[in-house]
Amino acid sequence: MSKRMSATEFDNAKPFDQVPGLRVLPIIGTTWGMFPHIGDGIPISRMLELQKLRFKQFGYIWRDIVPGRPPIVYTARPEDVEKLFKTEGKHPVRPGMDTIKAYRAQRIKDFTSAGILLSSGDAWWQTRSKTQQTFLKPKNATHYIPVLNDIAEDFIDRIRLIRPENNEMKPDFINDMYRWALESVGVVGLNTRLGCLRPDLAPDSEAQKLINAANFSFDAINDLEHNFPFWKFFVTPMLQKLYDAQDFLTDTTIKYISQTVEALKGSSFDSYLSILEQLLVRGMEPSDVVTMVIDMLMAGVDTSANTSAFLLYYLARNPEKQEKLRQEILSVVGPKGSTATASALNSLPYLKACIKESFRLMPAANANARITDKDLVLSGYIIPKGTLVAALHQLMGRLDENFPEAEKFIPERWIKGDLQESHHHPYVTLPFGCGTRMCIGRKIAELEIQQLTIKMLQNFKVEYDHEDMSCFMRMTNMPDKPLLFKFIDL
Ligand code: HEM
Repeated sequence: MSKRMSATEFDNAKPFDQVPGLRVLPIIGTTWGMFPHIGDGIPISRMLELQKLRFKQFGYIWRDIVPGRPPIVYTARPEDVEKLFKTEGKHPVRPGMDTIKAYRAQRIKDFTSAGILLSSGDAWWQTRSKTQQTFLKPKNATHYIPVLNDIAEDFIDRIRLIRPENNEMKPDFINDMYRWALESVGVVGLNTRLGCLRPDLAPDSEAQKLINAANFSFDAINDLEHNFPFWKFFVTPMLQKLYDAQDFLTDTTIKYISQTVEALKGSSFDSYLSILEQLLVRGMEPSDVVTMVIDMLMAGVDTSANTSAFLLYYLARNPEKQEKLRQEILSVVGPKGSTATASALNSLPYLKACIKESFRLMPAANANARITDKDLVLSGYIIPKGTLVAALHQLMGRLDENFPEAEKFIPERWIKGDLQESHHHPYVTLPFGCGTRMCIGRKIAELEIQQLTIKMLQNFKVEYDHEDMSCFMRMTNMPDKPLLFKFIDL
């Protein structure tokens, strides 16, 4: 954009205080909007519902003012999102997870940096630049295909073991999805099979305690960061429990990384090195690798588990799409017991389309967010530097103007040349984020989800005969109903 054009753009733009939004009250700003009686009473966990309502009230752009925090601007206009990401600087800032920053700051001997997920500026780039090649190199991801296949097989065995006689899973099945996701990300980050899917997992086993620690952390971060931040003034009981859970994750991670460091001492490095080994031998301090691995556990469990749960839900609710996908899998990969190779995974366009379509409706991240490092004009308003801008992908993904019959699950939208192929704006759905801060684990995540879906459809007809499912936020979008899937043997 030329200087003259952008000057004209700013000259013609309306000031920030004219961005539509709720009335700003002293002390509570616009937070009253979520209160019962005086506001709409929709809690922040029901983010999509809240955004749909504000979209009706204010249109494509609106703002919130929360005292003590940067102003927040929400946009549902793809052109704004494109500008946000195309103009971002070298070190994009993503908000959130202040509780974990506080935890790491008080355990300073083990955390020499805040880590890739939480840090900003040069500190973030120091880690990102040393790790992204390792994570995103196709060969490094495909190395995990066989083990992720084994993990998916183990999950199928576990389902058969715990499945009640009527084939319908118990209401806590989501926890089994977390076990699968932790086992999968653990094999990459900790270089070990943790055993989360073992049938005889004792309550005091390391794997069970890890599952509990990860799960409790997500609940606690969500609770502490979405309510009044008493924890910033003193260590509340919830914060202390979060610190205890993080201590367990940290100590366990240190244990496995120390084992890998020891094993590497006798290695001649002539065989293939895993991602963890590559990080250790290519210039990262073991303490920084520990932080990186904990970030993988924090970023790679809820996301993969919930994404896969939503995908299974949509396939269960759309039996003809499920059958079409099964036929693709059976013809390319083969019947149950057959393993998908890297080349088979590249020949499954309908599987990829189903994953994209599920992401459109239920992305793990309801929005991608940045704290801006320069003044911008969005939807004709001047948005000052330092504003938190949230790009509302889930809302945009559900607007008919972006996707005809947007509430319907139509994977064909993502198939080139199909009559229903979608011609939407490229910034409407970005399930793994955008730009240099984009998800570093996306290749691993895609493999995990592909392997699990292949195994599920090779083995079972999946049904769901209950109320429609929607989502609520616990850091990421979660199913708001129990996963009462029926897994019927084929
Ligand atoms: C379905 C699964 C997943 C989804 C949908 C997902 C999505 C995301 C999104 C939206 C972001 C923010 C990107 C941005 O701000 O532009 C992100 C960041 C990140 N993700 Fe994922 N993720 C998934 C799985 C994973 C896995 C399995 C790992 C680890 C192996 C992982 C590691 C990370 C890390 C470390 C970051 C921070 C990157 C940075 O700030 O430089 N994610 N992810």
